[in-house]
Amino acid sequence: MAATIIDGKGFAATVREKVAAHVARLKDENGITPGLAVVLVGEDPASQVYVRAKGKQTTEVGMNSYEHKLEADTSEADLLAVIDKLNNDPTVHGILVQLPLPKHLNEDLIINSVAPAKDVDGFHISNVGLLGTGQKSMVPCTPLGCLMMLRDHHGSLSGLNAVVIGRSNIVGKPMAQLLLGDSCTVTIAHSRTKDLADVVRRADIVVAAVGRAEMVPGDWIKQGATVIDVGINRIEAPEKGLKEDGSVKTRLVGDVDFVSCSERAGAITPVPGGVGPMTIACLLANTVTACCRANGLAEPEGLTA
Ligand SMILES: Nc1nc(=O)c2c([nH]1)NC[C@@H]1CN(c3ccc(C(=O)N[C@@H](CCC(=O)O)C(=O)O)cc3)C=[N+]21
Repeated sequence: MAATIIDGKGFAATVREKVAAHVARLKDENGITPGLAVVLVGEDPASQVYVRAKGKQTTEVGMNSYEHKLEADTSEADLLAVIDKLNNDPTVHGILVQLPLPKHLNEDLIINSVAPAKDVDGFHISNVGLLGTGQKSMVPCTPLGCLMMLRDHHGSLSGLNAVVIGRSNIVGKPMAQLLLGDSCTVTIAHSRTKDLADVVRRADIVVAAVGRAEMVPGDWIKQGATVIDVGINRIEAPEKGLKEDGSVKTRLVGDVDFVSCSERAGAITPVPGGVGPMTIACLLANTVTACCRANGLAEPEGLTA
């Protein structure tokens, strides 16, 4: 049976509508406009695309967007000074430092210099610890988006076997914490996992977040399982022909082989149009949440973990 396609793009539009409604209320009733600051160091073309998309969607839901573009050779001290300024700016409720950072900058140090209450990425050690202990925190956007789609599809996740492939601080680890919080039995698998195929075959929920194009084949998927594909990999697509400069055209694929996995899965997220759009929608959701907390106001319903 062919899998239900989980429409992340459509879901994200619904999340953005809820965010926009809450932003409108904050303006009307409290005279507050939530603000999101995005800091980009260097000129990585993919990062520039994402930052532009974030800025556009931020203003579309009625929030203020502040972009800080810094030279690739910006010193650590200068970057810390920018973050310190944003930490102390009352019009800024959320701060995102686009990753990866150029190699001369200490990523951990930079992440932990963002005020935890404004850390809409949820990467600060304080938020990581709060999430791990089941306390109120800022939750990383990609795992939060995955959780929202899983809850929507399953209702309750209680007792389900979840296998997260990938152990990054950005996706794998926080995803596992969220699934555990919803009473799944959670396995974190990774490149050294023995018999990965057998581990994945036990899963009712598979979250693939390894960054390797189409590495999960359909025969690893239990009949009827839900597959969440976090991967965004650009691969060559010779069938599309050549670009004007003579190089081969490309296309986006996930970490799972969509065609074979969708033959076995009960539900699956596509790439593009799955997890990616939800990540940005959750960034906007986190910014409203941060704004409400900063002002001692009720948080929006259904937009937090
Ligand atoms: N501090 C930080 N926080 C992030 O959240 C963060 C980051 N750094 N660095 C880069 C990654 C990447 N990321 C994406 C968000 C949306 C799509 C997205 O919407 N993708 C579309 C396709 C876009 C396309 O066509 O290229 C889709 O999947 O449908 C992708 C990738 C957030 N990131």
